[in-house]
Amino acid sequence: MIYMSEVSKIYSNGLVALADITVEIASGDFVFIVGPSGAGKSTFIKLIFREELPSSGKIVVNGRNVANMSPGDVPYLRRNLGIVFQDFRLLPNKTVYDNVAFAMRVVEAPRREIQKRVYNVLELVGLRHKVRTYPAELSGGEQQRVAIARAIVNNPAVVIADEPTGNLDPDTSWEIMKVLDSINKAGTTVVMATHDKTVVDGMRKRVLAIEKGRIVRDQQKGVYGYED
Ligand SMILES: Nc1ncnc2c1ncn2[C@@H]1O[C@H](COP(=O)(O)OP(=O)(O)OP(=O)(O)O)[C@@H](O)[C@H]1O
Repeated sequence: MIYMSEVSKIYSNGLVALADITVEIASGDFVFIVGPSGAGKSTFIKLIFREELPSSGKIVVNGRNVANMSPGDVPYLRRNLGIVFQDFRLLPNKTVYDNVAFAMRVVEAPRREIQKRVYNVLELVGLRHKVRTYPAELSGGEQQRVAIARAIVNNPAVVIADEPTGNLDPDTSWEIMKVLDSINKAGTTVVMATHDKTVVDGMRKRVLAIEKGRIVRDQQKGVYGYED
């Protein structure tokens, strides 16, 4: 599903963000990426959706080598990835329905299919009743659930999330984790970078710990392992 072999990322200022990463994430896995601030977690996530290119090494996502993919192929890669960010990134001038439908319109799905699927995913995240609402009228947790609905509307094989609970209180974070867990139980691979000790310790999923750009721990049913 996701395979990295001897991957390094050196930013243009010479900073080594990741060094010699080799890891495999299987289809259906749920993986937390943890580690101190600046360890390389976001860089790891960005390499998967080709927001950043590796300086060396091979990255295979859904059977395709991301490192040498032509720019024209990037949209195809991203169609099979659902991406969720800490700050939700919803379109403020569009309703909940349109925010989610937008991701299907760009892949030119038929209108009727869009309607059916948008209602389905909004049902899944418990927000079907909010279809006509605008993002500013929603709580943070609700906005993040819309962002998750948008991420999964095209039925991606993998959902990657960078600190999705970072702006949310503990109860709301749990709501988000329940949604991600149910998506994972339905077969989607989930890769989530997080600082949220309570979430990681409560979920007991695979944990990859990154420190100074290297994987220092790969633990099944793992724990957060840091004190913050
Ligand atoms: N575009 C960039 N140019 C130069 N250096 C960068 C860039 N992006 C990140 N870095 C550096 O690379 C290192 C890893 O950053 P990254 O954002 O991956 O860490 P992180 O583990 O996600 O941190 P945090 O938990 O604070 O979000 C850091 O030292 C950071 O300053």
